[in-house]
Amino acid sequence: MRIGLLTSGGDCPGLNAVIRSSVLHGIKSYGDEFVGFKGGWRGVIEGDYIDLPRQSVRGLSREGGTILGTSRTHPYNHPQGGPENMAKQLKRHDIDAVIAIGGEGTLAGAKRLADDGIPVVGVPKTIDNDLKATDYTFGFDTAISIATDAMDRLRTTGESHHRCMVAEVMGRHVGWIALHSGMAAGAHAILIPEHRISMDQVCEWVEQVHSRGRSPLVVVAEGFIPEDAEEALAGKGEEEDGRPRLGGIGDWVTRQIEAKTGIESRNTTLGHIQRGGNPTGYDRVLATRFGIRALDLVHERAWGHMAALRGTEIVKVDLAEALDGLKAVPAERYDEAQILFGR
Ligand SMILES: Nc1ncnc2c1ncn2[C@@H]1O[C@H](COP(=O)(O)OP(=O)(O)O)[C@@H](O)[C@H]1O
Ligand SMILES: O=P(O)(O)OC[C@H]1O[C@](O)(COP(=O)(O)O)[C@@H](O)[C@@H]1O
Ligand SMILES: [Mg+2]
Repeated sequence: MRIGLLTSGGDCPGLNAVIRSSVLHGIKSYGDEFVGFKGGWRGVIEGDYIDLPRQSVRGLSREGGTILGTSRTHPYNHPQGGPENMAKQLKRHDIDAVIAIGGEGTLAGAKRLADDGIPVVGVPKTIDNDLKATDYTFGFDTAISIATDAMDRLRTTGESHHRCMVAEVMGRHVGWIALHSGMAAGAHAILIPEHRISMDQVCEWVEQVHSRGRSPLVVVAEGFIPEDAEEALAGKGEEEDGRPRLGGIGDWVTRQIEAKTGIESRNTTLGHIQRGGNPTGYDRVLATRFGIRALDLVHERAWGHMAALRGTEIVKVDLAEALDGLKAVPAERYDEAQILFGR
């Protein structure tokens, strides 16, 4: 078969490892040929792609980013979008199937296209770990390791000055990155989108920690909404599609802590550092296994399905399952973390 790969949505360490393993498995096991669409769905719509021979994926599993580039092009709303044009482009370039690697937005597009007759399978990716149908997505472990390292560093400088240190991490709708990196770094408070909490409570934890001679570390997810606020802080404008650009909650929390407790405080926003650089060993393995399974799905002609992790197995799931709401942090997981907050 001749198969096209694409990466779409926010990038994430491990995308290249998926590309590599699909290509190697296809060439070695089935005699397939590969192309890579450039810039997500845009590449399919415009017939813009590169050939992916075996040597093009050499050494790729350790490289961050995506060699294909990514975009947030909408497969239907683009002027030349829609399944008829895509089917024509695939036919013109003799491409039999598409492997779409993306998050819930990209996979929603893939599902709709599969329902409209486009031969497409999915691979789930997101550093936020918010996709329901899979236990983990690659990129998450790398983000945790980067954030944990950053917080370890914040703690040594914080302790030296006896300051309260705040770290703002990614997590638009869910707090998995905040929960895991905060727990790993021994945070004294973790603030996540799923759990409303008052600044009075946060300040109580901060004061307890400060008064026993430690430097408090507060981890806040970008999508955290304080108890008396209406929505997440989005002080950085909007995306093309009108989606608000989140950010600023770390600064806001820091100013509140300083004003309410008088403890000198500093914010650090980790931002895209969490998404850059080489994937961890765990993410390389997960991404590699997803790529292999996705290629098998193509040969099973399992259009509208994706690879997913369940326990230690890589399984096939319907894209509809992946799109059935986000995987939020359960209340029990937050209660468990909360045992370690404050005093
Ligand atoms: N329901 C949908 N149907 C088709 N395309 C969609 C849908 N939702 C989102 N998209 C497209 O997918 C792109 C990628 O989604 P986004 O949420 O930004 O990234 P991710 O795929 O990482 O979740 C969006 O910018 C949009 O163009
Ligand atoms: O700066 P960008 O690329 O718009 O992305 C910001 C968003 O991407 C993420 O890192 C991951 O989101 P996706 O999984 O939807 O790609 C979010 O945590 C963050 O809100
Ligand atoms: Mg998304």
